[in-house]
Amino acid sequence: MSMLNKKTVKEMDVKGKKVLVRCDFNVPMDKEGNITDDRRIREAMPTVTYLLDKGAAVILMSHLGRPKGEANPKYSLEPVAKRVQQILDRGVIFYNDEMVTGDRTQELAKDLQPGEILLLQNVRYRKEEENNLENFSRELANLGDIFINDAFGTAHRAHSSTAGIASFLPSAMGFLIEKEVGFMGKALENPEKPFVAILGGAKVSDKIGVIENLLDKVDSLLIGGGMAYTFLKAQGYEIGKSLLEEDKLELALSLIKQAEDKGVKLMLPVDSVVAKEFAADSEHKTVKNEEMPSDWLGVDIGHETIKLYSQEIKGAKTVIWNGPMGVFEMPAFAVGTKEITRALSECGGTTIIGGGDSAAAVEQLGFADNMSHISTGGGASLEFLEGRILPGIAVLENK
Ligand SMILES: Nc1ncnc2c1ncn2[C@@H]1O[C@H](COP(=O)(O)OP(=O)(O)O)[C@@H](O)[C@H]1O
Ligand SMILES: O=C(OP(=O)(O)O)[C@H](O)COP(=O)(O)O
Repeated sequence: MSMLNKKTVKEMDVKGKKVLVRCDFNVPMDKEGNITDDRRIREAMPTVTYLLDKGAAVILMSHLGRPKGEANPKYSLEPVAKRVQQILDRGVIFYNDEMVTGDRTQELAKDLQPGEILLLQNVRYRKEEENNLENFSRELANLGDIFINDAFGTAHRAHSSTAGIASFLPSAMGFLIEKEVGFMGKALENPEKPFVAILGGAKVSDKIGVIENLLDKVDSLLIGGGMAYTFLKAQGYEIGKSLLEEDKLELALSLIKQAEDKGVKLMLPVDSVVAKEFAADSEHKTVKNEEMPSDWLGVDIGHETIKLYSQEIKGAKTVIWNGPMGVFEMPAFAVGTKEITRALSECGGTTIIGGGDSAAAVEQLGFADNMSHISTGGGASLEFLEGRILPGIAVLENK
């Protein structure tokens, strides 16, 4: 089953209807409840403005954090209501309903007029949500006439507001999910070649499914970040105190072998920035794989690796990147990630950044506008790239 053949919001007759839109407004906040990155909110707005322009009333739903089925002011969506209001420059009705779908909310939904927006309280205030229980799915569905899922970041969860609700209403995907599935789906199903994948981040174990799925599709696979050291160790190199997943050594060898068999160019770092300790101000230097000191640890890819990887990226027509090349949160060890970001922004092909830390790194380094697509989902984009069917999309009506 493909996720590319789902109905989109444009195929629904929404005029005069109340449209329930599931968004992923799970945005990072500081201790005072100020939103520190509103990209997920901004990315959801095209669907909302489209619906308002078409004469629909919009009821927005989202979770925020993990309140575990209980009302908790720390996880209130009120700051999100204010931000949506600012971005759209129009009113957003928000009522702090601990039941989410209680009497007052039902009244507000009933009275909602075309062109108006109501944001429900955090759906995870209800314990039924994450268990995808029918009673809560039905309560949500009863508030409106049509269900649009635009919460890509939560599309890998089968919850009441992402999946269950679709049993009770006509349903389709919003523009954000359409965009995410469009970019990543095309890369997986029909990529322009050469197709290069870059995988980094902390752990091999998080990326096994992605590596295995991509090995059947890419021309080259570039590995960096902490996960590279398990591969290097498997090849017999000293890796000092670098990250190691002892139980993945054999798997690493098997993946290298699979790449060979499939004619995929699997590249590993040839040099690293090593630090004496895991600290931003640690003494550090660049060494070749053969020169790794036994009591230091690898924190970034080295210059030579940057050069080789950049050359490989240069001719690519499609690039998918998930996971930073080093400990980019510490400026001294962000060079590899930054240079790879630069190579992507200059390559001229379609560049797709997985969510999570890679997206954060690209934004932090100021290259966000140069990428074709930055996913709004971390876990969801990984599962998508693993070739798994995302339940929040699977439940939607087919074209
Ligand atoms: N060489 C390394 N040693 C330790 N941690 C690393 C190394 N390279 C990258 N990391 C860390 O990996 C984390 C990101 O990994 P991960 O969560 O797998 O990425 P993503 O969220 O993009 O999938 C970052 O916090 C980064 O500091
Ligand atoms: O932020 C999210 O996931 P992500 O950090 O993997 O992108 C989503 O909102 C899903 O949240 P969840 O992992 O609590 O279900």
